[in-house]
Amino acid sequence: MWRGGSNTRTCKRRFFSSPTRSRHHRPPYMLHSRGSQHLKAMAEVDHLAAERATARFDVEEMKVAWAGSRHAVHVADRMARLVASDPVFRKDNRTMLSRKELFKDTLRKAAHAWKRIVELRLTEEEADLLRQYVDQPGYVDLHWGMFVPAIKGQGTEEQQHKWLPLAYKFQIIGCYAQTELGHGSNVQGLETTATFDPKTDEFVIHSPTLTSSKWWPGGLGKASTHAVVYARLITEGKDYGIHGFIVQLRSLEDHSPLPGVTLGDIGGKFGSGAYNSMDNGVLRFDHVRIPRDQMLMRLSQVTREGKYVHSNVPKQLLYGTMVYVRQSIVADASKALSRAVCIAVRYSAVRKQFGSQDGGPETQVLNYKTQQSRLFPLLASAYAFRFVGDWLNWLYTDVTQKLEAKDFSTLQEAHACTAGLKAVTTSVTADAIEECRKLCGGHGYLNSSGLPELFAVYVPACTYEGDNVVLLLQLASGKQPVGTMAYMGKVQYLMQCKSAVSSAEDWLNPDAIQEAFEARALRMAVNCAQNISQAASQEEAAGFYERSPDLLEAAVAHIQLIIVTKFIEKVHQEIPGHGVKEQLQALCNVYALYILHKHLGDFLATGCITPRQGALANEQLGKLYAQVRPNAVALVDAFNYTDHYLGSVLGRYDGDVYPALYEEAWKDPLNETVVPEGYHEYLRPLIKQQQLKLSRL
Ligand SMILES: CCCCC/C=C\C/C=C\C/C=C\CC/C=C/C(=O)SCCNC(=O)CCNC(=O)[C@H](O)C(C)(C)COP(=O)(O)OP(=O)(O)OC[C@H]1O[C@@H](n2cnc3c(N)ncnc32)[C@H](O)[C@@H]1OP(=O)(O)O
Ligand SMILES: Cc1cc2nc3c(=O)[nH]c(=O)nc-3n(C[C@H](O)[C@H](O)[C@H](O)COP(=O)(O)OP(=O)(O)OC[C@H]3O[C@@H](n4cnc5c(N)ncnc54)[C@H](O)[C@@H]3O)c2cc1C
Repeated sequence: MWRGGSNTRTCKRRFFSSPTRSRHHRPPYMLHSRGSQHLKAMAEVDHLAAERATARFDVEEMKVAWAGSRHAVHVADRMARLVASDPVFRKDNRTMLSRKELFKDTLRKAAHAWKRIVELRLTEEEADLLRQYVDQPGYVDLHWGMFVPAIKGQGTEEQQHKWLPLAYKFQIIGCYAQTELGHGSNVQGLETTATFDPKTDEFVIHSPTLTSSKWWPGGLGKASTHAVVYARLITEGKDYGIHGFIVQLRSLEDHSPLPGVTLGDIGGKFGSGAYNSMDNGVLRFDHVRIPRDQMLMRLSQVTREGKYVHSNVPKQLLYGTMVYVRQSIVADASKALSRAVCIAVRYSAVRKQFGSQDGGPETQVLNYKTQQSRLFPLLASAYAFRFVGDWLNWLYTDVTQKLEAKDFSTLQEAHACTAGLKAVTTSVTADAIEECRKLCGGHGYLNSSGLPELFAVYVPACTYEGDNVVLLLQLASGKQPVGTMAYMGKVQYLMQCKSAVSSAEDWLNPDAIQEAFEARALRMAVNCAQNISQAASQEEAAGFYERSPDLLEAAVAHIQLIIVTKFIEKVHQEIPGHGVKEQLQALCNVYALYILHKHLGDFLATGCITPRQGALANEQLGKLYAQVRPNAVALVDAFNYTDHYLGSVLGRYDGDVYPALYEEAWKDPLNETVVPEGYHEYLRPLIKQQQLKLSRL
């Protein structure tokens, strides 16, 4: 242990001190012909081959289980390779670009992606995947992800007929302008007004205060020509609350803002590269007039005379676009998490530290039990989020079909599940990416590891589309025990049941896990309800406010139950391929027992399990980690990510990490000159001054 975190004994050469390198210098060993041959030979070696050989399952079939179908694997593979092989989609230099260069690069990539989509006549599925693999946040995310869905969900057929073809062909570019400087979470508190003027048959859109400035919408700052703007509808002197309006912002000729419109970018954001490719914007209106038919009128209308008419549908359908995006964010959580885990698992198999004091091989860090206990639950979570994301997508489609048939009974369930799962999966994923960075030691902190940028791009997911705490508190308002709440109907049994687990192996029984998670979630909810009524002798809202920290924990317990349940259901299905089902079973158990171990306090405090049963769960968890270990690299290979998409020298498929790290360092702009800029201004005078002082002594 005396050697500390890095093995310095083997690192004698000072590669970075060569005084002779010019602007386009190469690393010393690459200047030498034998060196470059050596590098080439190394590149052909699969450093992870031994790891891949120990896998006890069919990786190709696991790819199918992960992607959802053979067709999905095939299409994803084609699109990923298409992007990876196109130099325009290069992204290894992204963190070194200035904000302006990065933004221009985003515009270029988006235009090129569109060109390829049209040239190759890609289907919607293929185009979505191509954009995903381009992997650079930009205005197109909001155009396709929110502007188009808002018109589809809230526009009448006539409005859809008018606006969607323009959006589909990029004749207009749209964003989603809801949040304001003063209000984001509290949608009902938005201040922008849309006042109907019956004289001209127009709405007048206005920003009455500084805090009513639209603030944050992606794509608004520099790219969008149009926006769906959320504003208070005022007609006949009455305020009817928040409604959506299509508003043109910029000229379609020269992109200049239209009269009365002030707009721009809100400034640099967290991290280098990362979300700075996106032009999140500010927007103010000074009595801007739009025709009446640009109010999105599917849910409610204003007549020519100015009468407000509300269709016979729940007003919450106005929030439909957010529900749609939240469900897609859950699917994206598994993508971001699996990328981070893929990097950390592969690198942990390559990286060696300690274990030999006599020159023999050191230990792969993946063999350390602590590394496994930090990493394998994240691997299991990636699979868990993938499957719950698929289920949520099914639920969303089902609810949408019901809504079209005027059945609104499942709307609340869709809202609760999308809000809760969005909150839990994004919070876990953001923390997990940071944990993966730490799992990669010092090298994880380099931009070339891909992890800092992945974290910086991902972490706002905890805030956008609803702050996670605010969303979790929404769950607490769920009233009826339907759908995923159905277990609450078993209240009498679950309030008094005792876990039958008496050995570590008993925790492999899915019924034991399911019951423990149901009992914990239900008892926490019941405790909250009791505490709320005690805290609020007069008013429920006061008790809700008082006990909201407990409500958050109860909401998390409910969502974790959903994730565990959907994973168990997945594993119960027919899953083809040698050993695939067994691996998924093991990961499902890792996920559930890890959550149980991490939240042991909840399970004990609610009396769902005993301390001994908690210890047995942890014992079983250790055995499961040993089972996962030989399969770990193959389990991340099953994500089927190209090196381009991973964007990490540590996560390379071939595991040839060190030459890649070394080469990457030389690409930094600081290494463009041997003597740095500023030397003559600041370093030399300093050194000379000190030398002078010393010579005087
Ligand atoms: C590296 C490449 C990466 C590429 C990108 C990858 C992936 C990401 C993909 C897309 C994302 C891309 C970019 C991000 C873009 C971000 C966009 C945004 O952030 S848009 C703005 C989003 N804003 C919010 O989410 C605001 C949050 N607030 C709310 O949602 C609601 O106001 C709130 C807090 C839920 C409700 O507030 P409250 O005042 O209590 O409610 P109301 O009075 O309005 O309504 C109460 C009743 O309505 C029910 N309700 C609430 N919401 C919904 C809903 N969505 N659906 C159905 N029902 C809803 C609520 O339960 C109450 O019902 P009861 O009265 O109790 O029955
Ligand atoms: C990268 C990014 C992209 C975005 N893109 C868009 C976009 O395209 N279009 C758009 O319209 N908006 C967009 N947004 C805005 C985003 O939707 C809001 O920031 C988000 O909804 C959170 O609202 P807020 O900023 O008002 O946070 P606040 O509500 O002010 O939250 C501040 C704190 O207060 C807490 N809090 C707030 N209310 C409660 C409560 N009732 N109980 C307990 N705690 C509470 C929160 O938990 C948080 O800790 C984007 C934001 C980001 C960061």
